[in-house]
Amino acid sequence: MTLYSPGKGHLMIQFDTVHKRFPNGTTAVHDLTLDMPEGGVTVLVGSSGCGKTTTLRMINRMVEPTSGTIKVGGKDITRQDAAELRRSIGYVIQQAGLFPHRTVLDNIATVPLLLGHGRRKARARAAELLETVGLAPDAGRRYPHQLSGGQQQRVGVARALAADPPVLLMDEPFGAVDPVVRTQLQDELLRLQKELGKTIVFVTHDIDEAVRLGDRIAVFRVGGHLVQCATPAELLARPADDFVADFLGAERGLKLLSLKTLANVPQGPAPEGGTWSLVLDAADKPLRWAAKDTEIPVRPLTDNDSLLSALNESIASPTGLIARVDADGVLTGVSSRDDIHAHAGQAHSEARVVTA
Ligand SMILES: Nc1ncnc2c1ncn2[C@@H]1O[C@H](COP(=O)(O)OP(=O)(O)OP(=O)(O)O)[C@@H](O)[C@H]1O
Repeated sequence: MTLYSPGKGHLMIQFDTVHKRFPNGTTAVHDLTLDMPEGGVTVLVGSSGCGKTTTLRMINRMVEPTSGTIKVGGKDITRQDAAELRRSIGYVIQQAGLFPHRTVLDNIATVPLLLGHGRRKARARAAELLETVGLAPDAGRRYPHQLSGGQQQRVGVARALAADPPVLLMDEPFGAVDPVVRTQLQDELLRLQKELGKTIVFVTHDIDEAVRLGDRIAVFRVGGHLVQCATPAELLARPADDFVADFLGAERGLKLLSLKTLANVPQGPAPEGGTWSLVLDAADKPLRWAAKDTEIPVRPLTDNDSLLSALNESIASPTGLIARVDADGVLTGVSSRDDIHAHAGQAHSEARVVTA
């Protein structure tokens, strides 16, 4: 049983017993059967050399399988013209792979130009995409080396989106940037994906990135074996075997809490007359916890914040209470460490039961 129900109900990319053995005898992908639903993000994870990139590259026919069939949108890809197929599939790689001697705008306009759009139209589309990926218009006149690594990745994403392809393949796209920029790029991708609803196949080494971005996560092990494919919550609650459990890491219980929100945790009125009180501003927005001689900052949380953030805040809070606010930052109530704990436990048992 799966928690995932794809947006439009179609299986966009289907692997059926696909095998890839390179001429030197290396088996990169072993009898892979896997569906990647339309409009969802399927993340391929696993240690180095387990066949993730080969799997990805077989989708746009940069690598041909030794046996088995791959269908995109219900059609066997070997029956489609490779160049035409690639135009319907955007491809983003680590370090963006931009043309160094072309301006950013011309880099993004490459595919529209190839598709026969006039120069003006192609550049107008490129300028629009610059904005879509969160870059300032003047970035378009620069050359790739004049941008930061994170900005270059955004250009890479814009270029892949230029022909508005229904499918996007992303191979470690954020692997070469620092953790802060990486989180920003992940946020941007989630925002874009909400708007665009592409079918995305995303390769990463990073399990946190997979949990954050994936609607489904496929875990591979060396030899090109698929070990488990499940929603992040299913995977974290019920890893198929010790290999998957090890890959998810010792904190997989906490990672599961990062997927659950605070919305259903009960809240009550803020305490009055105790050692600590919650100080509000004139608009009822929480400012700090205050005792006789001490003040401690408060980080109020909304219903959309995760149970993990809530647990974290409740541990840091001198009262064990967290301050809850609405979308405008106005206090709605407080929740206790015990309530958060109880919900954390419930989230775990639900994840286990649903997938049983
Ligand atoms: N062209 C090739 N010829 C021979 N072997 C290859 C070729 N391309 C990849 N391989 C081998 O196939 C296996 C899978 O490689 P692949 O690049 O798909 O793994 P990966 O999971 O993407 O690894 P990484 O995370 O390190 O990028 C590896 O053993 C690799 O050395």
